[in-house]
Amino acid sequence: MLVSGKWVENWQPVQNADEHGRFLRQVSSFRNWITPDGRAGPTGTGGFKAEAGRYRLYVALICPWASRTLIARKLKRLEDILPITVVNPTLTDQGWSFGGYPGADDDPLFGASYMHQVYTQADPNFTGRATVPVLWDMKQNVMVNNESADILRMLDTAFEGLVPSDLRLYPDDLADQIDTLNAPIYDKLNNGVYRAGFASSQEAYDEAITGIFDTLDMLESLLQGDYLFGDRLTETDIRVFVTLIRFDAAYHGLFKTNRLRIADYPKLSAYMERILNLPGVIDTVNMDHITHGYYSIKALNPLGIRPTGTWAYRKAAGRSAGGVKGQWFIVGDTNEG
Ligand SMILES: N[C@@H](CCC(=O)N[C@@H](CS)C(=O)NCC(=O)O)C(=O)O
Repeated sequence: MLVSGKWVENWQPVQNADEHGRFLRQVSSFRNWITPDGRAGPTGTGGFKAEAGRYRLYVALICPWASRTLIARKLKRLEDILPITVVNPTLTDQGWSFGGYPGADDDPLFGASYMHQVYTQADPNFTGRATVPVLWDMKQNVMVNNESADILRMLDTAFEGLVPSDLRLYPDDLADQIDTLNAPIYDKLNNGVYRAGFASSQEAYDEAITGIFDTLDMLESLLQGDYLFGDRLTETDIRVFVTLIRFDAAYHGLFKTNRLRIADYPKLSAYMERILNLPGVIDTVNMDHITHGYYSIKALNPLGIRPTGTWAYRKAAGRSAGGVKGQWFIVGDTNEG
């Protein structure tokens, strides 16, 4: 992590724990919002007007938080006006790095080797982990925001004047219900899998596992229509999807979330495939980055060996013979093909 702008090596996520061995996630520190007219958003300062080509999104394809923002960018059809830079899938001793791995990019703005160098461009005295996603303002050369929940929400409305869309991921009439459902999903599922994986006590692991499977059971019974709120896709579905799509391939093995697989939940499996088949979503799901990235987390898997089942899962995410023609589908964790 960075301490007063200097990189401190060999920090591992398991080191961020409370007295019971529970993994603690860092709170994001850049919280400005892009808005249609540049007025300040719910947090931070103003000055970030929606303009085509002005901003850049730094992401990791392994990362569920970054993937939320990537899916919103696709579904809101913002690809042409909001470019992205993809980091390599493995977290090095210096955090996220740029370039070299298939599907990853060099840093086009600073020629940085590591993401922490982008953070010190934003704040030469920054202290904290250099996380993704990062939303960068290429006009003022400052970091706008590094909190995916904010970015997901601002992409829903900020660029409406430039690229109008009928899709509302956070519609007014569902706002309260979305906020209410997001809270346990974040705590017990999205972050719950990390709390299981990075637990440093049996008690913390057991607690995380209970939360994860209680939440999956709850979602399985809640799902009546196509999406969690009936026939309308919302940001809550995106938040759930990014964890579901990584679950059987990575969390089940590496994070020991192995009581059940998503493949064992019929409604959740169908729901995950439904979202995977929305236009553009498949482009945000790179199973190679996901399995390679997670299974190279040294603290959990020192030798970086990838279980075979995850490869079959990766192939299954591609176009193949079964299912509905032209649709993406998940086969589950068979070792075939
Ligand atoms: N609250 C942040 C969390 C982002 C986050 O933790 N990202 C992870 C990757 S999935 C990261 O960049 N970790 C870098 C590190 O641990 O050094 C958000 O949702 O945007």
